[in-house]
Amino acid sequence: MPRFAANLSMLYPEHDFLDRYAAAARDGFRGVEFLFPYAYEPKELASRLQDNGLEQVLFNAPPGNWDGGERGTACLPGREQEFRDGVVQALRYAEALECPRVHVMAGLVPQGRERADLRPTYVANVRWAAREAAKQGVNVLLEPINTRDIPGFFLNRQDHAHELLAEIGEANVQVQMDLYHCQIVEGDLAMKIRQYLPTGRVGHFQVAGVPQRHEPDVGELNYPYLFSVIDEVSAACGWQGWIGCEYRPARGAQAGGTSEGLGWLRRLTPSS
Ligand SMILES: O=C(O)[C@@H](O)C(=O)CO
Ligand SMILES: [Mg+2]
Repeated sequence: MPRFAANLSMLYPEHDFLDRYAAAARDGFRGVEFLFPYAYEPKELASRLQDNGLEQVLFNAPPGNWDGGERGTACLPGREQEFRDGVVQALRYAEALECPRVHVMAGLVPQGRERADLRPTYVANVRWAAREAAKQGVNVLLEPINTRDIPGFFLNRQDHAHELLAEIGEANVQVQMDLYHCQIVEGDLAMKIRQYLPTGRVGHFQVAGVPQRHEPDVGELNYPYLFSVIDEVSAACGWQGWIGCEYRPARGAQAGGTSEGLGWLRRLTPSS
């Protein structure tokens, strides 16, 4: 069975952020991920990891003005310096947290611009990020995101991401294959896992139930089957990554709500 990481931005909303590490460890997780660490000092986060025997498997580079609606700067002409400064900051955290993956969000297509016009900026920015990240053995991840959750997002499809990877041409750039987004935009998930996982260009998976982004056993997807496909393909191609549990627990911030909702995981990994 693949290794599962708790996404601390979404799981355990019943706890303060820093207490979510301990909650995840109590539930048997060995890895954690989250969106943005920048409100905290790297040392503080590193000690939470260490105290709870957890690995940091992924986090995001700064996304621009998130509260103002921005969702990344990689595709935005004129924002290159800010993009680079964000990558440098992210790599400083990656070093402190010993995290091997950083996701750089693509950004929204500005009003009146064509997606194709933004491609050169995106490719040049991600190439720059990849070369910086390679100096410390970090992989840069690109995530296609559905346009219902983030209307106007630059990168929506797996084939677009893999095409961009080829153009960027850096070995340490990979796709963050979020099966929740992929189902909403494209479907045909098992075949897409079989198509892309053996290429070595999938760096990370994320999961959530569709359509409400609750637990994986709530909604239209048959995750036990999809995990068995990931297992089968991984065994053949040697993939050893993580699956991020990036969902909003159906019980929201109710005490114990996240843990109670982990029955799907306990059924898959009875020893955890
Ligand atoms: O799928 C998501 O929403 C996240 O993985 C992310 O990084 C951007 O919000
Ligand atoms: Mg995701």
